[in-house]
Amino acid sequence: MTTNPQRIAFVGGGNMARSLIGGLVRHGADPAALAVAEPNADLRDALARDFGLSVHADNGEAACGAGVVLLAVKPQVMQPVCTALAPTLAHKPLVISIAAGVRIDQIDAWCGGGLAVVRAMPNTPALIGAGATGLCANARVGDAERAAAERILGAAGLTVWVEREDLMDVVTAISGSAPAYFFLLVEALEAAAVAHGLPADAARALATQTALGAGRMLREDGETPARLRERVTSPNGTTQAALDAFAAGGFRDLVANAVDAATRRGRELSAGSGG
Ligand SMILES: NC(=O)C1=CN([C@@H]2O[C@H](COP(=O)(O)OP(=O)(O)OC[C@H]3O[C@@H](n4cnc5c(N)ncnc54)[C@H](OP(=O)(O)O)[C@@H]3O)[C@@H](O)[C@H]2O)C=CC1
Ligand SMILES: O=C(O)[C@@H]1CCC=N1
Repeated sequence: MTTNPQRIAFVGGGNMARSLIGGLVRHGADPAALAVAEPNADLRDALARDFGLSVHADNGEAACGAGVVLLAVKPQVMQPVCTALAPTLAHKPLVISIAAGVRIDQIDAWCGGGLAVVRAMPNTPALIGAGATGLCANARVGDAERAAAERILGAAGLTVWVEREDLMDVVTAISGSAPAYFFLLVEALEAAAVAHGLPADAARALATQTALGAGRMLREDGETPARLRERVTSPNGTTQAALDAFAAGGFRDLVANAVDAATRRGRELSAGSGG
């Protein structure tokens, strides 16, 4: 078996793998250097059709000789997937896991040990190149492997290295899971406006564009979120009335509780996926 350091094999070809593959292809990666293993034939066919990469039903076949193996299966099946792959990983590729909760030492042990492992936590805006990914590495990951991980996840958006792995569960809570919180807020704004009589399409268009505008200001204006909020809030005006209602409902505590719950769930997933 010859190893091709440029070859990237995805194990699991679901939503996140598709987003990351799409990012790589958009950034000029050669589809001939990409492979994916996925049990679902329809997903395999769609990936082959959309990106022109090689698709496999067998994980070992996809990973064989790859310089990078990116694990994109659910945390609950990570242990059996890695254990079955271990013999194929004897050439010690860089292993990248995007699974929530699963620790680097677990991935390394299940994959046979002695591997350079990066734990990454992307999010679904990766699909449109607007993702945010936290990354954490073990000591075997050198500069070249860091650069490779950054190139792969960076093709989907922003990357941030986190040096303490125990912080990856809170990274998951505030970026991996967090698109859902913003979608929920837009859903709730739309429902509230509809209850006041605004047509649903107008409510959705206004709430969606407002979310986009607020997001762009957060990134482009250079001001803190608190200052941006203050600029909207006229003394004794409409915004103040809304913010008072949020405060009375315990908004900040509610958000803190949600982040705690997601962080805890991440820790449970590492226990539930085999130790
Ligand atoms: N969705 C998100 O927002 C994010 C998810 N993640 C992480 O990414 C990982 C994948 O999530 P996501 O893409 O949403 O999930 P999906 O279910 O869309 O993708 C996982 C894929 O893996 C396939 N699969 C199942 N068993 C195996 C196996 N033994 N070998 C190879 N492939 C297999 C599944 O096939 P089948 O459906 O047929 O079982 C499925 O297509 C998870 O670990 C999750 O924690 C990380 C960040 C964000
Ligand atoms: O909900 C989950 O468990 C996955 C990980 C982060 C986003 N989705």
